[in-house]
Amino acid sequence: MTDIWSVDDHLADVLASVRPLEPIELSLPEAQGCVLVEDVTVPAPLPPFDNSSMDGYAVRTADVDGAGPEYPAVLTVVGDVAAGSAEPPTVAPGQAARIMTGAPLPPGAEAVVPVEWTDGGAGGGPADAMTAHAADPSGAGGEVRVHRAVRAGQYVRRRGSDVGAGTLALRAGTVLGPPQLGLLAAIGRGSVPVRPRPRVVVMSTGSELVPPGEELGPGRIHDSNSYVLAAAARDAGGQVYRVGAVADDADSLRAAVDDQLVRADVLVTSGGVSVGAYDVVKEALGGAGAGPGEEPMAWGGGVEFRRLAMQPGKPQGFGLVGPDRVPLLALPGNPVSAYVSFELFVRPVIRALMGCADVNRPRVRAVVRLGDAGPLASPEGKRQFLRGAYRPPSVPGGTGEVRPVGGAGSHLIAALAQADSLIVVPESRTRVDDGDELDVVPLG
Ligand SMILES: Nc1nc2c(c(=O)[nH]1)N[C@H]1C(S)=C(S)[C@@H](COP(=O)(O)OP(=O)(O)OC[C@H]3O[C@@H](n4cnc5c(N)ncnc54)[C@H](O)[C@@H]3O)O[C@H]1N2
Ligand code: MOO
Repeated sequence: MTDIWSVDDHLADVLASVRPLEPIELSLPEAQGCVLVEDVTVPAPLPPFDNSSMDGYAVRTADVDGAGPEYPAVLTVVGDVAAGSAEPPTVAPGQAARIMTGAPLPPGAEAVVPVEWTDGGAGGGPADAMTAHAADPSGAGGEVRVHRAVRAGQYVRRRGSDVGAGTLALRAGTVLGPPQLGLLAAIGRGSVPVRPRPRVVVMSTGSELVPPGEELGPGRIHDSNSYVLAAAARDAGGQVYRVGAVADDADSLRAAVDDQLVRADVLVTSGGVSVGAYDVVKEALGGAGAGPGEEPMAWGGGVEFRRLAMQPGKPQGFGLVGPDRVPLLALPGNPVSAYVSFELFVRPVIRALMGCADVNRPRVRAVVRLGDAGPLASPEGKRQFLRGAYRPPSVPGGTGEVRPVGGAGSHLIAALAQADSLIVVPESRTRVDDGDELDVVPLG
């Protein structure tokens, strides 16, 4: 295959064979980050009953009308209403009940006076706080002096004032973040139908690779790609299984892929996709490595290896493997190439499996700042992805700025760790000058 694919055509081709995963019912903690597949309506009003927004005294407003520091209203305290109280005492004329934040407003009461507007029952000046229940387990009694009047409904959170019964709480398609999970819990939903997190198997290849934490021998390097890709996949919403480095041997690689298929919704490999004599991903998965009498594509459609008009990330493999036709993306081994390829192709696949409406990261326009460096060269006919440090606009609606970090080399791991964005240099550009405006992809 000598055709050169554009970035957009390759992405479109990959996404064309990815379908969202079947929905399942998941408990709220498990559903975090997942996409809801059904509208959820509120079954009962929230709050479910009128309750106090302050620690204080539940009163009848007529009893505290005209009250002031000089002439406090003196009320008989009939008891405590704690949060969770099932049978609060009735407040009759001339009476008050000591009430806690979130406790139901007792029958007869119309408003709450914060404890700071009273003597707290101690007979002195304004109280700072209530006497702790532990210090006086019998609860409140005696009298309270109220120094200020309250309107009906003051410091009362009305039943249904947050959301009424029958209201749409969350629309199908919502990604369940912390506040959405909080709402579901508040309305009593313990589980929801969502598309599950895709199971992403990440595998690096290369006989030179040694796990971090182990001593390097001559010619060996530490495996960093499987850590970057696993972290990026988790960040994208996947449930990740990181497989350590597999040696440059076609049989070992096929066996490793075969082993992993059972727990994969998508499989990602790094390395071995170029034109070298030891580039075994291509050999093992492309069908070229099948022995005599073997089906070259015994795992399904096989993996097709392509060259893309991009830098970094030129060599890419993609196919559907195994009886379940699991999408497999074979990324180039150079660390920057692997990460950029993940961002451009694997992340959208994970988001598509999750059922997200928009699978691509948002882009912004930014002015390139080169400082003292001269113009940058960009390869003709290739979309280049430079690593950048992005500064958002200082005024709303303005244009941000971006500074390239490190050079174009796809082995520059240290510079990548300083970057927070990708600068997109279009295929038509062969140079970038200071002050040029380009697309930037923030990697948040
Ligand atoms: N004659 C040509 N050589 C190369 C071409 C080409 O067109 N003609 N393309 C180059 C480009 S572009 C890329 S990108 C790489 C892709 O190579 P592979 O995908 O086959 O990757 P490897 O050869 O296995 O490794 C490349 C490089 O990256 C290091 N590496 C690999 N895996 C890891 C890992 N898990 N952690 C850290 N570093 C890793 C590896 O040691 C190599 O240095 O091919 C070019 N060559
Ligand atoms: O295209 Mo390669 O992916 O430069 O490093």
